[in-house]
Amino acid sequence: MEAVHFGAGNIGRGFIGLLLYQSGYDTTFVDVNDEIIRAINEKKQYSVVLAAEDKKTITVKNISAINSVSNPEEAARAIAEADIITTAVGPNVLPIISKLIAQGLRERVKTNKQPLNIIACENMVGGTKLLKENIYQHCTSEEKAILNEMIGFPNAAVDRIVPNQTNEELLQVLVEPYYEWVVEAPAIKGEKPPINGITFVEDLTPYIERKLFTVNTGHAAAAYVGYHLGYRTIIDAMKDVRVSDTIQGALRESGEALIQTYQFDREEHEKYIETILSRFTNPFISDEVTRVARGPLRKLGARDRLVRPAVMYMEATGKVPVYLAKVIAAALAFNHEADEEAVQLQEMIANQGVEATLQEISGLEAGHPLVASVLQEM
Ligand SMILES: NC(=O)c1ccc[n+]([C@@H]2O[C@H](COP(=O)([O-])OP(=O)(O)OC[C@H]3O[C@@H](n4cnc5c(N)ncnc54)[C@H](O)[C@@H]3O)[C@@H](O)[C@H]2O)c1
Ligand SMILES: O=P(O)(O)OC[C@@H](O)[C@@H](O)[C@H](O)[C@H](O)CO
Repeated sequence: MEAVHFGAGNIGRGFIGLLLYQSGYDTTFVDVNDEIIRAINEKKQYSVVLAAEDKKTITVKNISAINSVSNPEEAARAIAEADIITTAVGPNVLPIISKLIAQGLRERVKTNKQPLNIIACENMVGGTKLLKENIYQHCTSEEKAILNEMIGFPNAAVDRIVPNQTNEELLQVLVEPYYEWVVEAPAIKGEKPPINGITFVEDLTPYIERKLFTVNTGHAAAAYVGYHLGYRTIIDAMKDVRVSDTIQGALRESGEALIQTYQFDREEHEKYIETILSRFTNPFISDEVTRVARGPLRKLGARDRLVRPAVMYMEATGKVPVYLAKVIAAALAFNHEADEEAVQLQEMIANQGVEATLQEISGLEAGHPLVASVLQEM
C-alpha cells in the first residue's frame, strides 16, 4: 500500500508517518524543506522515541521524500498512485498544497478507478473540508463531478504532543506516548483505510471540539500566560500558580461549554482534563512556549481554541468567561519577534488599537460582552 503524506515535520514523522508504517504502508513524504527531504532519501528510515522513562524507540522504514517545489511532477505522480493521502502542514498551508493535489487527482482519475481518501490532520475544525474546497477551486465542473464519486474527504482530529526537535540525528523525533486520531467515517469512499490507531466515528464534531477546546485551549493558556511571565517551556510555566490557576479556570469554562453543548459526562470530562494536565507536565518533554503559542492570528480566530469556547460558554451559561478572557488578553500581548503572525498582530494593535484588532481577527461584533471582558484583563 502506498501513502503520500504532506509535511515531514513533527506530527508528520512522529505520528502519522509512524502509524502508516506500522500499518504496512510505504510512505512518500512531500515537503519543501530540502534538508529533511535529502535526509529521508539518504537514510530511508528514522527513529521515533517515546518520551517516557524507558525511551522506547521505534524505527520507521519504507519511506522516501519529494520536494513539491522543485519536483511537482513527481509529487503529482505519487498522488496519482496513492492508496491514501494525509497532511500535517499547518492550516495556513492547506490552500498552498491544493493546486498540486488537484493536479495529481486529475492525472489519477484518467487511469486509476480505485477510490481514494484524503485526510487533513491539522488542529482545526473542518481541516479536510477546507482542503477539499481549495482543491475544487482548481477543478472544472466535470472534474469535480468525477472527484465527488471517487475521492473521500473525511475530517479528522489528531492528538499527540510533539515538541520542536533538536536531535543530533536530524530525522529522529521525540513524541509523547499518548495519541488519538479520530476520523469521520461517513465521508470515506470505499473501504476504511486499514490504519491501526485510527478511531472511526459517525460524527466528528464533539471529538474535534473536545480536543481543540480542552487540549489546545489549556495548552494556549499555558503558552500565552507563560510567555507573558517570562517562561521558556510549558513545563516550567505550569509550575507557576498564576499559570496553573488560569489553565484550570479556562478549562472549567470550556468544559462547561462542552458538557452543556454535547452532554458529555461531567466526571468523565474532569478525568479527561486531568489526563491532559499530566501530559503538559511530562518530565521527558521540553516544549517551548513559543511553539505552542505560534500563530496567534489563527488561534484568535472565531472557530479556534479561545474565542469559540468563550462564545459557547456564554451561549450555554449566559455568563461572560473570566479565565478565557485572561488567555485571550495574553494572546493579544504575544509579541515574539520570530513569529510572523505575532509581528502582524502587534502592528495591527499599534495601528488600530486592541479593541478593533480583536474584533477584526475574531469576528466579534462591536459591543460584544466578551470584548469588554478581554479589555478589562489587558
Ligand atoms: N506538534 C504537535 O504537537 C501537533 C499535534 C497535533 C496536531 N498538530 C498539527 O499538525 C500540523 C503540523 O504541525 P507540526 O507540529 O508537525 O509542524 P511542523 O512545522 O513540525 O511541520 C510542518 C511541515 O510542513 C512542511 N511544509 C510547509 N509548507 C509546505 C508545503 N507547501 N508543502 C509541503 N510541506 C510543507 C514544513 O516544511 C514542515 O516539515 C499543524 O496543523 C498542527 O497544528 C501538531
Ligand atoms: O499546533 P498548533 O499551533 O495548533 O498548537 C500548538 C500545540 O497546542 C499543539 O501542537 C499541541 O501540541 C497538539 O495539538 C497536541 O495534540
